[in-house]
This record gives sequence, C-alpha cells and structure tokens, in this order.
Amino acid sequence: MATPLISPSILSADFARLGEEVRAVDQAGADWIHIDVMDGHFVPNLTIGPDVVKALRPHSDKTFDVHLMISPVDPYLEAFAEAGADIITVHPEAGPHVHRTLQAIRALGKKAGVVLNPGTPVEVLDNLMDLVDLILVMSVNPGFGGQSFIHSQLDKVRAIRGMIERAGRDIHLEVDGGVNPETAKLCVDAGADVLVAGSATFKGGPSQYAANIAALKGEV
Ligand SMILES: O=C(CO)[C@@H](O)[C@H](O)COP(=O)(O)O
Repeated sequence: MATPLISPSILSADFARLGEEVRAVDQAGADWIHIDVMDGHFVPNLTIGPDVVKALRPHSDKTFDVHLMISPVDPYLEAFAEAGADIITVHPEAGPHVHRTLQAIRALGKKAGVVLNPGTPVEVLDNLMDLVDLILVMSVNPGFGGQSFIHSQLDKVRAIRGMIERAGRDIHLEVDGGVNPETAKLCVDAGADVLVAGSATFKGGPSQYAANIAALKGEV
C-alpha cells in the first residue's frame, strides 16, 4: 500500500504528561500531531482549548492538525490560529455558514479542513472543494477514542478520492476513528493519505510508539 502520513490523536495520550507525549510521538515518526478539541455540547466530551495548544507548540515542529468539535466554531478560529494550529478542521454542522468559516480559516493564514461525520453525506462537499486543504472522514461518531471502525465509511473515502481527482487540487484525505494496522490498510486502499490514530499509537507506552507508528504505515 502507499505509505500514509500518521497523525496521532493526543486524546489517547497521558494528559498529565502531554508535552512529553507530543515530543515522544514526534520522535517516534509521527508526521502530524492531531489535536481533538471538544466542547461537551457539539460532542459528548470535553477536552482542551487554545491555551493547551499554545503550551504544546514548543514541543514539536510537526504540523498541528486541530479538529474542532465545537459549536459555535467561528468565535474561536482566531484563538486556535494564534495558538499555533497549522490546519483547522471544522464540521459543517458547527455553524450556519461553513463556506464563510473555511474562508475565515484561510484568511487567518491557516490550512482549512472540513470533516464529515459518519451520517454526513459527501454532497456537503459539492460547493466547498475549492476552499479545503483537507477532508476528514470520521470512521466513528466523534467524542471518544477507542471506538470500533465503521466500515461503511470506506465507500465515502472512495467517493471523496474521486471528487478530489476531479477537482484537480492537492487536498489531503484523512480518516479518523478506530484506525489500527488492519483498518489503516483498508483506508489507504480506499484513497486516504493521512490517518489519525489514538489508541493504536499510544498503546504500550512510549517504548512502543515507533513500532506502533511503523505498523500503521504498513512498514512491519
Ligand atoms: O476525534 C476522535 C474521536 O472523536 C478521534 O481522533 C479519536 O481520538 C481517535 O481515537 P482512536 O479511535 O484512534 O482510539
């Protein structure tokens, strides 16, 4: 299979040692760092805000891939941009005007991502393709790490890969949720080029991170 970029979700890291954990996965071969921001309203869990992103920024030069699961989302874009996010990814359901939200992310000098929940149809992308640098397909319902991969999302990945080819632009296609070495291969074969993995990266503690990331890349 083609080698995907791996973006470990720090949701599965040891939150008491978050800076060290980010450094550890960076040194273990992570390509990006995936940061899940949850508000207890748009999704049924609470995580972190821009101050934590800012505190983590000195721990890695890798791309900070920030997934905002918050509503409303527009009032917080600037804070996450200033905190050091490189890519800011939003849900179409998180505000009244997703087109305007993506424009606002680009205006802040950041890459813009849009994310589709398992129940969100691909048609939502029809008028957004020229505004996105990343499309994230959730292969679990967002809110928690450690859930099982929803295989029906692979058809969505295949459909979006076709849309990207037709758009003729360089757009990353990322999958998140229940990604392990077995499902990673299915995602890459379906057209994904970036994989988010929480449990499968952080399992076994820091001594295992390099092996876990290599396994996700299909290198072992
Ligand atoms: O955004 C989310 C969940 O909402 C994901 O990023 C999870 O954190 C992935 O965890 P695993 O399924 O890989 O354990």
